[in-house]
Amino acid sequence: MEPRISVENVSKHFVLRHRRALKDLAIAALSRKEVGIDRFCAVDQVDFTVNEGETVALLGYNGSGKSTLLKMISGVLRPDDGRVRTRGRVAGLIEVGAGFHPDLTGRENVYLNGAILGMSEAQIDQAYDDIVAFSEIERFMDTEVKFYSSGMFLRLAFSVAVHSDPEVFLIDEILAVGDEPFQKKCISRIKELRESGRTLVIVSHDLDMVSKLCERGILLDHGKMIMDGPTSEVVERMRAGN
Ligand SMILES: Nc1ncnc2c1ncn2[C@@H]1O[C@H](COP(=O)(O)OP(=O)(O)OP(=O)(O)O)[C@@H](O)[C@H]1O
Repeated sequence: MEPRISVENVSKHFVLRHRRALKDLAIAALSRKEVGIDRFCAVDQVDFTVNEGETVALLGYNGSGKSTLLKMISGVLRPDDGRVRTRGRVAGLIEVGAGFHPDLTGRENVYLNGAILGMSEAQIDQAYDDIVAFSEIERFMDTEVKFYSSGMFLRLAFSVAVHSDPEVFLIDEILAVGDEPFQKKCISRIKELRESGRTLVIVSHDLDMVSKLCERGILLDHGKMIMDGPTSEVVERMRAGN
């Protein structure tokens, strides 16, 4: 069977803009040199596939390219080189508040977010009460989400995402903004998704949590994939600092 996710030789560059003094800019202009522009490679020729039912942790120190890679898998960012393909319904919890419109209420955003995740209006109508119950923020459903705290965003976003019944679930660090009881609830829901054979890719610095949730770990270092193996072994290497 075709993989759920294939990341084929993917690279992403960013341009770093440095602020320079006017004098430096004038000298550079006179000598026709470009200043203040520095291209660097955040993700460097990364190549792997994820099969149905696999649970993968993207690991690495700060700035190693994990979020950039996850954004390319979710389709929020495009690679500069290479190709990313996914198969099936993908739900991504990538950034707090992403996929929500600040001037709409929680209720309206459930419909907006559900539609973005591929649910029909009838499916959202049917799931609405369960979505709200899981989020535990009934009182605030008619409030505009610009007044929500980051934890409230997480509650609603996570709840809509799991009710959209994703085949591929992508989660970036976002659980960290939830309080402990809600985090526990999310983790047990993620475990249920895993038991039902869904594909998961998680970015987190919580190495104990990912060791429990994911069988496979992919380690990034300065944008390069330097290890792909059982999560326990990847975590051990990270903790050993090599
Ligand atoms: N839009 C952007 N413009 C310029 N540089 C960016 C942009 N997004 C990310 N970067 C840079 O790309 C590199 C990789 O960032 P990324 O967020 O993917 O790392 P990460 O491994 O998720 O880090 P962390 O663990 O700190 O969340 C960093 O150096 C970051 O500054």
